This record gives sequence, structure tokens and C-alpha cells, in this order.
Amino acid sequence: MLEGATMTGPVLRAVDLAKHYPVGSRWFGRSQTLLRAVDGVSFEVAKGETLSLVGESGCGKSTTGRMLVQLIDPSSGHVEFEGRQYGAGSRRKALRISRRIQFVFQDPYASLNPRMTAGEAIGEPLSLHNMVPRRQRWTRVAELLEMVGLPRSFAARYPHELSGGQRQRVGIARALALEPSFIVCDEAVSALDVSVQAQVLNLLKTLKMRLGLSLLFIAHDLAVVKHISDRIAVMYLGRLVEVAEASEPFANPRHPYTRALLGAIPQPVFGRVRAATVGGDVPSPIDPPSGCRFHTRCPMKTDICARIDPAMETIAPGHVVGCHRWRDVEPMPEAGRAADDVHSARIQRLLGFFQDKAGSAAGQQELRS
Ligand SMILES: Nc1ncnc2c1ncn2[C@@H]1O[C@H](COP(=O)(O)OP(=O)(O)OP(=O)(O)O)[C@@H](O)[C@H]1O
Repeated sequence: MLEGATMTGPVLRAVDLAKHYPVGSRWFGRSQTLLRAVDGVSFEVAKGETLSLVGESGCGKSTTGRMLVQLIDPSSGHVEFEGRQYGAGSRRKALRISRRIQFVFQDPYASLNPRMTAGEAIGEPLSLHNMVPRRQRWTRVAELLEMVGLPRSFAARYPHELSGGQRQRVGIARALALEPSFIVCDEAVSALDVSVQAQVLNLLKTLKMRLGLSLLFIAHDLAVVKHISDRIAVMYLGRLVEVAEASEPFANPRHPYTRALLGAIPQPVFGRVRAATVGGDVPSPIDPPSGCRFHTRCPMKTDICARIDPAMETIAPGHVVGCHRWRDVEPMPEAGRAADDVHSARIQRLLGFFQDKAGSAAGQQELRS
């Protein structure tokens, strides 16, 4: 059963995806120790949908995203995308699939070659995949720059001559060059100031609607994903624990981990955002706890939680939870959501502000500066 199955038919399905890394040395005939970065994750994304994948650092979000775009091979399970299937060992065979599904990295400064201009960075995938005839390449680069709200003249700039938000726009233009139908955005706005975050989120929203894209948006900040997601999938220690419509986890979180994440939602500090934390340490993915993986940190655990791994249960249309105690988790009290409201309302306000600006030529000029 796929977690949180969609109504309109999926463009992408991840089926029981797992990535186990061998760690340490194999000696005295002992079997290799495995780090279970992702340990059996299934979900669907519909055409034109934004699914956000959230969870603390190290829970396997990036690894999941990288398997979708074939940057890494799964250890088991497979991905179905636009009617094709790929899994362990099929990475090299699927150049055509990889063109249609692209990745936007967290740190555009690290992902852009410092010796390439923005124009060369955007033009590179066009020539690698022979997308447009050589003579028309610069016209296409200029179109892509304008599509992400940058002037054509920026084609001549090097990454160090761009701001963080402008670099991220170049990263998005580079991903769009191959005319994908699906983009995985891995913490694409985490490194940016809150106001620049809102601009880039706005851009992604606009592009999604204009180009009919589907997005997997990876983030640790629930307040950010709230405004751009159709559904949210919460991940813990290599597994999904809750999948629901975007409004649902905020009003009615049923997994104690989602609840803890909401309680720990980051607060803006001088325009930047502090990382979210949940009490206690995340156990090692080399030796995950038996039963429910969250039980070692769960305030609601009972005996069964340590013994039996809970199955993912559909508790309402589109709302799936893997927890023995979900019935006992009350909706968040208003007071508990105060931190979310402050930060989230700020992003919401900024999104509205930038939408207004984008509507006028003068506003667009201001946003580019
Ligand atoms: N190449 C690798 N070899 C061994 N372990 C790895 C490798 N890549 C990731 N891991 C481990 O897999 C686990 C999941 O990592 P991943 O980067 O997917 O988490 P994440 O949720 O994206 O975290 P973050 O938000 O910090 O990026 C972590 O424990 C990480 O240390």
C-alpha cells in the first residue's frame, strides 16, 4: 500500500525504497554492518502536485530524493516515473528518465562551478543532452534566465557575483533547461534569509503552475513547506511516519513525532531561522530501535511501542499514520502553535508581498536587484 495515495493518478511512485550503506570493516566472518539511511519508503506524487518531505537532519530525506533522480542507486525497491521503472542497478540505463526529473541543491554556491558563468552553467545541460541546436543555445539560456526572474545580462556573471537568492535562481534555471516534469528541491531555500526564501518559494509556485511541474520539496522547516505543499510526508529514521494534506498536520497531527516537530518549529532570529530540534537524540540508523523507531523519544510510548513496528494506517481520506497511539494524540492546542504562527505568518506575508511586486515591471526590477 502506498502511503497517502493520490486521487488523480501518480506521475511518480516510490515503492518500498531502501538505501543501506555498508559501514565499518568485515572481519572474522562477521556480516557487514549496515547503515539504514532509508528503510522502506513508499509514496506517490500526482501531476502538478507538491509533496514535501520533512524531518530532522539525518532521517533520510536527501537520500530518498537522490534515489528518485538516480543520483544514487537504491539497495532495494524501485521508482516508477512516467510509466518507466528503475531500481537497483538501473541508474546508468536511464538517461531519458533523468532528463525529465531534475534536482535543485540546497547550496547553489557549492553546486555551481565557480569557473563557469551563469550562462555557461545553464547552457551545459542543453549541450550535454543536445536539447537545442548550438546556434540557438544562448537564446534559450536567455529565456531560462528570464523565466526565473533574472535579466539576460546575468548570463555573463560568475557565481561569486550573484547573491544567494540569485544563485538559487540560476540553479533552478539549470534544472529547467532539460524541460523536466518533476523537480526534487533539496532544502532549496534553507540557506537563504526569510525574505529571500519567500521570493524563491514564490518563484517555484509560479513555475509549477506555469509549467505543470510536480515537486518533491525536501525541508526540515514545517513553516516553510506549509505554504507551498499540497501534501506533507513526515520522515523519521529512514521511514515515513505520517502523510497528510498540507493543512492536516498543522491542525490535526496524529503522530507524536509530527507533534514534536510542530512544537519545535523554528523561530526567526534576526531574519534567519534557527534549526528545529526535538528533545533527545536521534538513534543511530546503524542500530535503529526495535518496534516503533520513535519510541525511545516518544512521550506517549507504552510496552507495545518497543515490541511491535506499527503499520501505516489510513485514518482519514489522504491521512496515513504509523503509530500505535495515534488515537490518543489530541489536536495541537492554539498556544502550542504560537511559534508556528509567528514564523509561518511572516512567510505568508512575504509571499503576498512578492506576488504583488512580481505583478509590476518596477516591482520585478526591484526583486532582481
Ligand atoms: N554515502 C553515505 N555513506 C554512509 N552513510 C551515509 C551516506 N549518505 C548519507 N548517509 C547517512 O544516511 C543517513 C541519512 O542521510 P540523509 O542525508 O539522507 O539525511 P537528511 O534527512 O537529508 O539529513 P539533512 O537534513 O542533514 O541533509 C544519515 O545518517 C547519513 O549520515
